[in-house]
Amino acid sequence: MMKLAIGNDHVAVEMKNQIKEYVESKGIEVIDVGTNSTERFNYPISGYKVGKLVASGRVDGGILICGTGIGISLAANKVKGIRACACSEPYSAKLSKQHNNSNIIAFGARVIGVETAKMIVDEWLNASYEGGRHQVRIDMISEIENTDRLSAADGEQMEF
Ligand SMILES: O=C[C@H](O)[C@H](O)[C@H](O)COP(=O)(O)O
Repeated sequence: MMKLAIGNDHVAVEMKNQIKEYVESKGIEVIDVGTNSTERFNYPISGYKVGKLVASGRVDGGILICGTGIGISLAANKVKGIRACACSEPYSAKLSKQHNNSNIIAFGARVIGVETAKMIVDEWLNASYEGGRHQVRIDMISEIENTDRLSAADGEQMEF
């Protein structure tokens, strides 16, 4: 059974519950680490928790929702191995998986409605990473993450 983690801040409680129910209706298990209170909640907490669950392999992917999807994805992207993509429409969500091998999808409860959010989740869940030429670029992103350096095509280290 597929397992996803979901997280949110105070802005996105209602959308989180709607998306959680939608995903569960597809037979996917959802671990909810977000807040259920509309009291101000600092989104890095949810970004970090979902990021760690995904990066450690305890879940197969993650969904993050804040006001814009931006802050919460920025936080998740600080966890090693995370590629969290904030998307406001389904095309980018699909390509984020096919080309960028996104392991977390994020969106904003102040930006899109729940039906668009469901379409984003569907496209992201149904897409597959294509590998091939894209793996070279993912490897480059990982090199920056792991070494704070990036090798040029000729093997030289870039100096910046
Ligand atoms: O990227 C950040 C998110 O959009 C937050 O949901 C937002 O900054 C929260 O704003 P406020 O504290 O004014 O509700």
